[in-house]
Amino acid sequence: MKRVTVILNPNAGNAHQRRAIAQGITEWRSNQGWQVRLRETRKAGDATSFAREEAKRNDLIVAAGGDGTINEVMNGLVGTDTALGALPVGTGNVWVRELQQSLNPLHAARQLADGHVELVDVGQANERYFLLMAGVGLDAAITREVHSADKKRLGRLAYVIKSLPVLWRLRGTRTRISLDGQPLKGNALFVLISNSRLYGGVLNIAYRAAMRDGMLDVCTMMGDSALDAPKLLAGILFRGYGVIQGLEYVQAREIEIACSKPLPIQVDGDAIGTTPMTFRVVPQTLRVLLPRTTEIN
Ligand SMILES: Nc1ncnc2c1ncn2[C@@H]1O[C@H](COP(=O)(O)OP(=O)(O)OP(=O)(O)O)[C@@H](O)[C@H]1O
Repeated sequence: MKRVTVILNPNAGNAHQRRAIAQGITEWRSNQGWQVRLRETRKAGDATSFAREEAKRNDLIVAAGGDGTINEVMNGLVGTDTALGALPVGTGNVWVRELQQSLNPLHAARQLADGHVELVDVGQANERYFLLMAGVGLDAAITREVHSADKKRLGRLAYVIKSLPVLWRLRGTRTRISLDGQPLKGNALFVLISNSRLYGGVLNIAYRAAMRDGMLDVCTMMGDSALDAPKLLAGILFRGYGVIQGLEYVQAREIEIACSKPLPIQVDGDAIGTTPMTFRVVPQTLRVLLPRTTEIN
C-alpha cells in the first residue's frame, strides 16, 4: 500500500479545482488502496516544513498548487526516497505542462495513479532548490510585481500587464558571470538558468535542457534597454544563440553571478532575493512521479 500526503495551497485555484482534487483522492483510496492524508498550508513556507515532516512516513508527497507550492514541497524532499507528485491548481502550472500532465486536477490524479518514478537533477540558488529554473533580472523584476491577487483576477495576463512598466525602466546592468570558472561579462538584461525546457509554459528558451544530464543550461541576454528585447526574442525563437549579439547559451554545473547593483532573482516563479548568488546543479537527487507516457529528457 502507498502512503501519500497531499499538500494543498488553499489560496491557489478555485472551488471547482478543489472538488476535482477531493474526487481524485477518493479514487486513490478506493481504486488504488492508497492511504491518503490531506494537509492545507496556511502561509508561505508551510509546504516545505510539511513535506520534510511527511517524507519520513510517506512514499509520495503530492503538491496541489502552482509552481510555487511545488517548489516549496520539493525543497522538503530533495535527497529523500520520497517522491514528488503534482496536481495543477496554479496559474502557470509550468511543471505540469513540462511533464505533459493534464491541467485538469482529476485527470492529473488518474495519471499519477498509473505513473512511474524517475530520479531527476535539481538546481540550487544559494540554499534554495529549484526544479524548473532561476531567473536573474527582467523576469524576476516582473515576478516581484505580480501578486497572488493579480494572478487570481487575471491569470497569466497579469504577467503581461505587469511587464510593461518593468520593460520601460529596464536597463542593462554590468554583470560578471562565472560559468564553471569561465568568465562572461556584459550588461545583463536577463539571465536564465534552467533545469527544464519549457519557460513560462510557452517558450523553449533552454531548448537543450535535460533533467538528468547533471548540467544547468544558461541563457544570457545582454543589452542596454528593452529596445534590445525584440532582437533577443527573435534570437531565442530562431535559436540564434552565439549569432545574435548579446545572446549566449552555455551549459555549466556551477554559475556565479555578481552585478554592479543588486538584480532581483526568482526561482520557479517566486522572487527569492538579489545578486550576488551562486547556482549549482545537484544531480539525480529528487524522485518525481510522472504520467506513464511521459519520458523525461
Ligand atoms: N496558505 C497560503 N497562504 C499564503 N501563501 C501561500 C499559502 N500556501 C502557499 N503560499 C505561497 O503562495 C505562493 C504561490 O502559490 P502557488 O504557486 O501555489 O500558486 P500560483 O502562484 O497561483 O501558481 P503559479 O506558481 O503556477 O503561478 C507559494 O510559493 C507559497 O509561498
